[in-house]
Amino acid sequence: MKKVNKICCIGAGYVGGPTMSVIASQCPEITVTVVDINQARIDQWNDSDLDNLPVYEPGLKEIVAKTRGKNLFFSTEVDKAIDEAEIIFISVNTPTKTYGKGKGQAADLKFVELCARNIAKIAKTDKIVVEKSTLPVRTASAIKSILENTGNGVKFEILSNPEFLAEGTAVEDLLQADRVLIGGDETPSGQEAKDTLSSIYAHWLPKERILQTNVWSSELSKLVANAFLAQRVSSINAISALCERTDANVAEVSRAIGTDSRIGPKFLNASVGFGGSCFQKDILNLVYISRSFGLNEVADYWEQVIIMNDYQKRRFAENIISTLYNTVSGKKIVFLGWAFKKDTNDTRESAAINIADALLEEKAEIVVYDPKVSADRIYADLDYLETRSPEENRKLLTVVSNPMDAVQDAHAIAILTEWDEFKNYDWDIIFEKMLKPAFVFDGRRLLSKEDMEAKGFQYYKIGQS
Ligand SMILES: NC(=O)c1ccc[n+]([C@@H]2O[C@H](COP(=O)([O-])OP(=O)(O)OC[C@H]3O[C@@H](n4cnc5c(N)ncnc54)[C@H](O)[C@@H]3O)[C@@H](O)[C@H]2O)c1
Ligand SMILES: O=c1ccn([C@@H]2O[C@H](COP(=O)(O)OP(=O)(O)O[C@H]3O[C@H](CO)[C@@H](O)[C@H](O)[C@H]3O)[C@@H](O)[C@H]2O)c(=O)[nH]1
Repeated sequence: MKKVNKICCIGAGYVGGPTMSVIASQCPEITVTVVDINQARIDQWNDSDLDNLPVYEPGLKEIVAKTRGKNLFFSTEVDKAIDEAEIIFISVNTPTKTYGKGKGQAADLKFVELCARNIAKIAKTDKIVVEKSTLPVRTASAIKSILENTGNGVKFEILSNPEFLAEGTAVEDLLQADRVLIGGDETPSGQEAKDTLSSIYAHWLPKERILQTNVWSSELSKLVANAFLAQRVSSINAISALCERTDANVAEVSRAIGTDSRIGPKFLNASVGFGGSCFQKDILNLVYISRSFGLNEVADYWEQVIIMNDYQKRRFAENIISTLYNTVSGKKIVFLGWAFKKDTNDTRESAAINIADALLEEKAEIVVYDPKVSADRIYADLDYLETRSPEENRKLLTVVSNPMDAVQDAHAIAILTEWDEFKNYDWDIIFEKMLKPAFVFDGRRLLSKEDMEAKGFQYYKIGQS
């Protein structure tokens, strides 16, 4: 096992930033440098006002405050950081391909490959290269081939160390990880590299939570973990539709099945549909890989998780339209929440985007309030769909910073993110301000049906008739 003095992480995003901040805080003897080609993002990480960090995560700014400038650095000097580090984490984005072979399903590995080529060019001493990004199984061999063909005599060990943190709880997930997974070659030098990386996590995690596997198992396990989690959400969402047609209540069904210790209670909250940058992308990737091996039944099985999620989002939007007397044209609908879950400013694949798009197609007037998401982000999300012109998006949808102003004369409210503050609003005042009948469509099951109906609302809660 080698002694580690310097670590570099390429990619200062939702994973690179929090992960390296936690490593720096737990390993004061190691210098951690996080690099990115995006100057604006690095400037935000270095901003003296910690409320301007590019990633919002509970507990993150406190950790950055303690470590930044001591053993944690954010920089755009990618080559220098690669040169100096003994361990290099690759934590760049791996989005779904939007072009060419595998378009719409396969992972786009161009950013990862660029990193590998850059490391090959710069490195003058032996390095451990760690795949932190989520990558399709067998990517390590591609990285290895790029690195080993440089001819400069440098020895590289490639490890897969996928990240399991969830946004909104990233710091806690990193500090109390259920497990850390490290995959590497089953050779003496591969074992040494795995032990070296394990020794970093062992600063704060018990040894039994640090799992070592071969590199392919590690890469595949990341995709499979997300597929299983998303499958649970789609499963309970499928049942939520059934509950709405019967007198069953999806929360009672979740509790009833979740108390079976073989099933367990987590990830059984019915919702407007899962979002986030990972679930859909990683399942599509699994589907693509399965199909590329001719395993069509396997591919179809996992694809159904996404089909069900799309159905859930569509169902929610269609219910708003049909409940509002089959027309939302010119009607003011307030969105509470735009982020894909609470406690994050991330909106990637958020259900709110598709639901807004469907309602805008029907000429609704949408007013959005989210405590952490900027107007620029919301418009960028909508413009990206290219359903209508950016001008029209700005004409039909407005973003406000005070939810109480938004609800004045509103026809309906749709709750799309489970922010805690929504529970504490004075819903009596909201009722007074709205047009009657005052409709609330709760896509997060945040409020009590009895209370809301007692206040006079026409209240629809996902998974409850
Ligand atoms: N977001 C999550 O919660 C999460 C959790 C686990 C795993 N992952 C995986 O981790 C990876 C990163 O995800 P993220 O959410 O942090 O992405 P992100 O888009 O927030 O950050 C990626 C960063 O990499 C930078 N980058 C791209 N190419 C670069 C290059 N050649 N050199 C330097 N910087 C470069 C980008 O500028 C960007 O800032 C993905 O593979 C994702 O699937 C994400
Ligand atoms: O019972 C549930 C649980 C989650 N969700 C939704 O599912 C999505 C994903 O939630 P969550 O998994 O908590 O957040 P992510 O940050 O997307 O984290 C997932 O994706 C990461 C990226 O790969 C992994 O590292 C994490 O382990 C994995 O939980 C969100 O829209 C949630 O609202 C539900 O609707 N019901």
